[in-house]
Amino acid sequence: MMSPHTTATVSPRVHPFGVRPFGERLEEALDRRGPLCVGIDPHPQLLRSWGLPLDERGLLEFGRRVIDAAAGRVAVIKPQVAFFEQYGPGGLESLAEIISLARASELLVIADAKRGDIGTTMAGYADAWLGADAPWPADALTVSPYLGFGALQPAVETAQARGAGLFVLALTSNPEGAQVQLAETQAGGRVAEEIVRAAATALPSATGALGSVGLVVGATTAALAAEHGIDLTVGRVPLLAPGFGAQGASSQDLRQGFGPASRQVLVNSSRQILQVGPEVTELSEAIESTRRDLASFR
Ligand SMILES: O=c1ccn([C@@H]2O[C@H](COP(=O)(O)O)[C@@H](O)[C@H]2O)c(=O)[nH]1
Repeated sequence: MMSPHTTATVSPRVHPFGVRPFGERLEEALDRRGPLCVGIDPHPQLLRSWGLPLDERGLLEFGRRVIDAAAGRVAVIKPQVAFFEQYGPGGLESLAEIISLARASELLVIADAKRGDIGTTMAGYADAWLGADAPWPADALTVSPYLGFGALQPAVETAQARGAGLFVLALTSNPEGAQVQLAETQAGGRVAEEIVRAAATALPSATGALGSVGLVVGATTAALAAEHGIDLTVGRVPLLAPGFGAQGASSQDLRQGFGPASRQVLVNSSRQILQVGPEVTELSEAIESTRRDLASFR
């Protein structure tokens, strides 16, 4: 059997961002490695329980171990930017290093920063995470459409130019999200429905692969889409699903919640895997066991 660290079958990336659209690269990686995305969320209590210092060195070592365990096993990792930002410039330097280690291990990187603003400010955020000289060069960025979906256009343009992706908050995994996301629009639909439709046409694939502007739809909240008549299959956009594991959603919830959209889903798990650290062997086992749990999902 091939070692999980064997990467010979992975297509080489000819450009740091790939010249191919994010959606195509993601689909290929999901077909090869399955739908699990491992979150890099160095909560202070996890750093303590791993015996690591609560500083940039601790963050870097944390990320390094998760990458060692995830490389060759999953398609994507998702660092949670807040847990790096809280340590100031040193924390963000560690994040840059972790992104570079992940990319060298052929892991796609989604920076979970939930950025959202207007005009040139939005362009600045997009440049920071997806631009040609980005200090944190991720493959994709989570963004908030609550200043209006159209306000994300500068980020859509950067993503298109760079072969990168966006994940737009649509039905987030937290119960409070419904207050805004399921509010009725002037047209009589739901806010989330308009976001889903806008994402479908933002950067569709020319080849029938996944689009490059995806959505965040929680594993805990996916069922709300069907309940409110929101079709998640429209445009074949990738669906990033946090909420699996530590927030309570199971693989059965994923199957029931996403239904016909299941093949578009990338399932994030952070704490449920990270809590078994600090040993790379144990993290690897937790990743393998989660992959088995998700095997029948995709
Ligand atoms: O709707 C959302 C959007 C993002 N998240 C983020 O995903 C992870 C989930 O971590 P777990 O430990 O697996 O619960 C975390 O970084 C959140 O900020 C989300 O949970 N829900």
